[in-house]
Amino acid sequence: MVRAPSCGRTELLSRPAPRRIPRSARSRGEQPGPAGAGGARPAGVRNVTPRKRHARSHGMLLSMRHAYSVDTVRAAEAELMAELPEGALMQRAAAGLAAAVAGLLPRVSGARVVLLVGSGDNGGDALYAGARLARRGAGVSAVLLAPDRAHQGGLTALRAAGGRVAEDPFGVLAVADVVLDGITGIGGHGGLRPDAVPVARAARGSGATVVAVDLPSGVEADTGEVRGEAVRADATVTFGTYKPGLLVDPAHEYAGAVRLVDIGLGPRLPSVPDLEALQHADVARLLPVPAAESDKYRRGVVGVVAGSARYPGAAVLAVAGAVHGGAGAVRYVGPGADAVIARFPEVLVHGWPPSRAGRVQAWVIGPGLGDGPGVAEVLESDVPVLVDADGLRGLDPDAVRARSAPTLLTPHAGEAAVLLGVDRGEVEGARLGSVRALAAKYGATVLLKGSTTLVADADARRPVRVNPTGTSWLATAGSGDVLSGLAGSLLAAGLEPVDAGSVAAYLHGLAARLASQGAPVSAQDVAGAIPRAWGDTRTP
Ligand SMILES: NC(=O)C1=CN([C@@H]2O[C@H](COP(=O)(O)OP(=O)(O)OC[C@H]3O[C@@H](n4cnc5c(N)ncnc54)[C@H](O)[C@@H]3O)[C@@H](O)[C@H]2O)[C@@H](O)CC1
Ligand SMILES: Nc1ncnc2c1ncn2[C@@H]1O[C@H](COP(=O)(O)OP(=O)(O)O)[C@@H](O)[C@H]1O
Ligand SMILES: [K+]
Repeated sequence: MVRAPSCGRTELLSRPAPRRIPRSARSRGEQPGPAGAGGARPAGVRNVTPRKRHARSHGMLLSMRHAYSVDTVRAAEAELMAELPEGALMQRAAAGLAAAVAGLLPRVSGARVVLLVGSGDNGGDALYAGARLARRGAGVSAVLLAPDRAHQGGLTALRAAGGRVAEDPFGVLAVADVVLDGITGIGGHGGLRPDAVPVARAARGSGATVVAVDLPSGVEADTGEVRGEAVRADATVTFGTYKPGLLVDPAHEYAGAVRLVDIGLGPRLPSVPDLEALQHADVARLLPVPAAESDKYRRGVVGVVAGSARYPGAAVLAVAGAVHGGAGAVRYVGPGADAVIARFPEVLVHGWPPSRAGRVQAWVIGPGLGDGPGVAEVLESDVPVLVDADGLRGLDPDAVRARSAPTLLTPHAGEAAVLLGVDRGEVEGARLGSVRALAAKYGATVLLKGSTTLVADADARRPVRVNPTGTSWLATAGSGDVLSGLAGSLLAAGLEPVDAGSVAAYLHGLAARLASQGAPVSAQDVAGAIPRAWGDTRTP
């Protein structure tokens, strides 16, 4: 899979790019309507129209996207800087930043640009970019949060280009077209400091397009946590590589559309990233395709143990995901057999217990199971097992660790919190740490569902996968059941748990987008759109 990030390409993940819009054309606080790639403010949902345009606009036709931790980035930067003239790297960053900002403006000349400048090199980037914009005729003002420690070279360059230091920060922010947030980058920790909060709020409230330099100031680069106030950006221009916080909520939500600027770091970065996001091409490579001599058994059989008298629908939805997931056949065991057969006559239904249902290549257990039995028995099998929902209740780490075949756990934040013995908020605030902790505790692959779905391999040395296709329209009852059936089917077809989980999450999110077209969707709609999502990834 390709490692080097592409040069200067807009990498959207799930956010629309900020719209090019002159401030004068906007009323204060107005949310720009759909245009081009989308509205200026971060939005969880966008219209999905023709297939290829959708894929391209999400950068999905490219290959795997990688993120590296701050320590790794700093080591790579140090190596590179040692071979370059002093300041060359910052100039590359500033040039990319200025070009990206210019691309957002209808005209650079006459545009009102405000720089929020902190005490580190992040502020230096903003100042040098400001100097470049000033040379092209923009009116550039710098708001210095720590005047004594502002980057001296950057400040000199800005002044030489005709830019100035703002005497009335709130005055210049009120009329700005674009604000560059250069308060903190990878050196920032712990949310914005109190003196930075009023200007960050004024920038957000001003109606200007807010462009974060490298990262939205106040977010944790390595984890995606937001431990206090942070800048809410419309776009982030990041340098050299993605940082985990740009891809993981809640920080991801603060970043807006993310653009990667190549500063030559690619060859200095290790081959194994901290985080990776599948793209269309990766998913297409991983999807199981029947060979000419395949039969239904060779393609894999998935067994689904789901549903209860109280939740019969969960059985139908898990099976709906499974029949579209690439296995050659689906066996169902549980009290929902009649409902399953009525909806899916192709499914093989069996009486209790699961061990008498015939051979399967993977089990899915848990959706809508209530207090129903089966988890312990299924865990004793020698094939991969996916445990979801009610199956996760009281799940014994030793029983999972003792298994001879892989296990994939698919909790949402609430279930993960119970398994870890922490509050749900803690999991939602620190998703990356939580998914890694669960994988370590159970010695299993863990797919943590939610606003950013993450998949951590049982082997902690492997990168965590972050799903780029998610949409908040998926927050609908039963969509998780569809996901578990889909992932189980991919397991049965022979994918490794981390691939089965991340490919399932990718198709599931894409199916929701295709089905939704910006309107609410049901879990059944999502299941019905899986074949279209599958086909979408395989079409060049
Ligand atoms: N190292 C390099 O070669 C390059 C660095 N670049 C830029 O340099 C940045 C990193 O620069 P630095 O290491 O100087 O660090 P930053 O500029 O990101 O931040 C560190 C400064 O911010 C202050 N600070 C920390 N937390 C804060 C908070 N919560 N609120 C307010 N202030 C806070 C610290 O006291 C320190 O002075 C990158 O993010 C990138 O923008 C780029 O120019 C590319 C090249
Ligand atoms: N805010 C959100 N943004 C994106 N995806 C979400 C969001 N909330 C939930 N989802 C997704 O929706 C699905 C819901 O699954 P789950 O919580 O198990 O619900 P259910 O039990 O009703 O099926 C998961 O795939 C999850 O990742
Ligand atoms: K910043």
